Amino acid sequence: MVARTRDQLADALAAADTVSSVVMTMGALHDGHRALIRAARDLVGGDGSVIVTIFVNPLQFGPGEDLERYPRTFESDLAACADEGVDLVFAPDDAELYPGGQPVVTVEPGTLGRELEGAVRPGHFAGVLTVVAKLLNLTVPTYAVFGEKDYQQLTLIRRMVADLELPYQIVGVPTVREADGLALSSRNRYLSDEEHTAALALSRALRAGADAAGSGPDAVVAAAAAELKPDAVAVDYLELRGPRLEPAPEHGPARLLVAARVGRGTRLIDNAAIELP
Ligand SMILES: Nc1ncnc2c1ncn2[C@@H]1O[C@H](COP(=O)(O)OP(=O)(O)OP(=O)(O)O)[C@@H](O)[C@H]1O
Ligand SMILES: CC(C)(CO)[C@@H](O)C(=O)[O-]
Ligand code: BAL
Repeated sequence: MVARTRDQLADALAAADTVSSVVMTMGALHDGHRALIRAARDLVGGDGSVIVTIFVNPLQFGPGEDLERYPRTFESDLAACADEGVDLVFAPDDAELYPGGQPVVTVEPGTLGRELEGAVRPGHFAGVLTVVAKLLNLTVPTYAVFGEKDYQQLTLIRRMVADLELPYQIVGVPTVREADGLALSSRNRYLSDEEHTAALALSRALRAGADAAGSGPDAVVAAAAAELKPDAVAVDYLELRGPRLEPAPEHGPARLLVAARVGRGTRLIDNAAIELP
């Protein structure tokens, strides 16, 4: 069942009246999204409802980014949702979700919202958190499932839900990768074969960083940096942080995050858990 308007969504939710989980996407669904949908199903069981939202949110794109070019594959997305047994797809257009145009009140993501991705994409996380808050309040799920591939996004969504007392449980799902290590991403379809090969430097860097964990935090970053050759990728950032993206600890769990531009300007992000002994 597909709801295009908030009224259709409200009717479908009233008819279902059961525990539900939501997976929010911008469409162009791939196996990473399918892993989220399966996790969403596991959380609610066969009698619960899995809702997928498909919406390319203009508020999170900056000037000069790929909003117009972003892949839109609605019919095959619906087929993937049907294949995964999704109960309800909510796919509003811009006017339905932002009836007054640009919203006046938005969610301010704080300091972390201006770091890492936020430093390269000013305003991005205000756009993400605002649409996530709206979609949570429209779909009123028990669970909302997000991918660790967008680790800073997941961290900020957890922060928003805690700080604003939003009554939803946020669940993270590990990154799904190609056999060669590349993290699945809708933007991978921008890559030529040659660029795909160059993009493998990101996951290689993360593995090299993890392998160097025994030698301490500086060694992790140095080992990862050595894999990111400037002739293959243009690095926006490579940083080791704590698990909630606080400054990196000397010991214990940490997260290594990388963002880089590949070829004709395709921006990719990736990250990995690092255990510092
Ligand atoms: N490889 C992946 N493994 C696990 N989750 C993923 C993966 N790729 C995307 N997701 C998750 O799917 C959800 C929707 O993401 P989105 O539709 O932006 O897909 P995407 O592939 O990340 O696209 P983009 O190329 O825009 O980054 C997010 O929670 C995101 O973290
Ligand atoms: C969470 C999200 C669907 C909000 O537009 C988007 O940022 C994404 O696809 O990760
Ligand atoms: N996957 C995060 C959405 C974005 O890049 O805008």
